[in-house]
Amino acid sequence: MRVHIATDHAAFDLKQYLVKELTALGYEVVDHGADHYDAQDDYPTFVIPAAEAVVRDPGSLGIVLGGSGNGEQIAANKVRGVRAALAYNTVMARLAREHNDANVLSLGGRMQSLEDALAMAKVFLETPFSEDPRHVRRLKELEDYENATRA
Ligand SMILES: O=C(CO)[C@H](O)[C@H](O)COP(=O)(O)O
Repeated sequence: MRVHIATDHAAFDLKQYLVKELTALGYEVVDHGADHYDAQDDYPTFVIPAAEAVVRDPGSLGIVLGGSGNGEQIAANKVRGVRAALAYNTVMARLAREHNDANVLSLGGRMQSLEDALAMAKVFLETPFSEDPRHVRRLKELEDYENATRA
């Protein structure tokens, strides 16, 4: 599976760690930056291209990173077709896939250890959408809203 990953400066070390670990696990990781540490960089620069790449690449998933993950989730969700979920434990990461069919995971690099972030990323990538009709119905309601209100 291809994984599109991006970060700002706040989770630069986490991004480098996840690229290495996920690649070792057999994922094809596409790194959308940042490619070096710059304390003045801005997360939309990197997160939006990664989110767009997920939508262009069916079957892929995305991971976006920042200090908290909040702004990165917001930025990713600006991209039509993206369902980005913020997680702070493995249950949240699992539910993002099972209930929400999230295609982008947002993590805060300042919020947990590298190892705990990897555990969340692995659960997210390994968990399928449940396809339960109630979740399908709710996602359809969101898609209908998006189609009705966006050009
Ligand atoms: O998490 C983030 C956005 O939600 C950013 O990574 C965070 O705001 C960056 O903070 P600073 O510029 O103070 O390093």
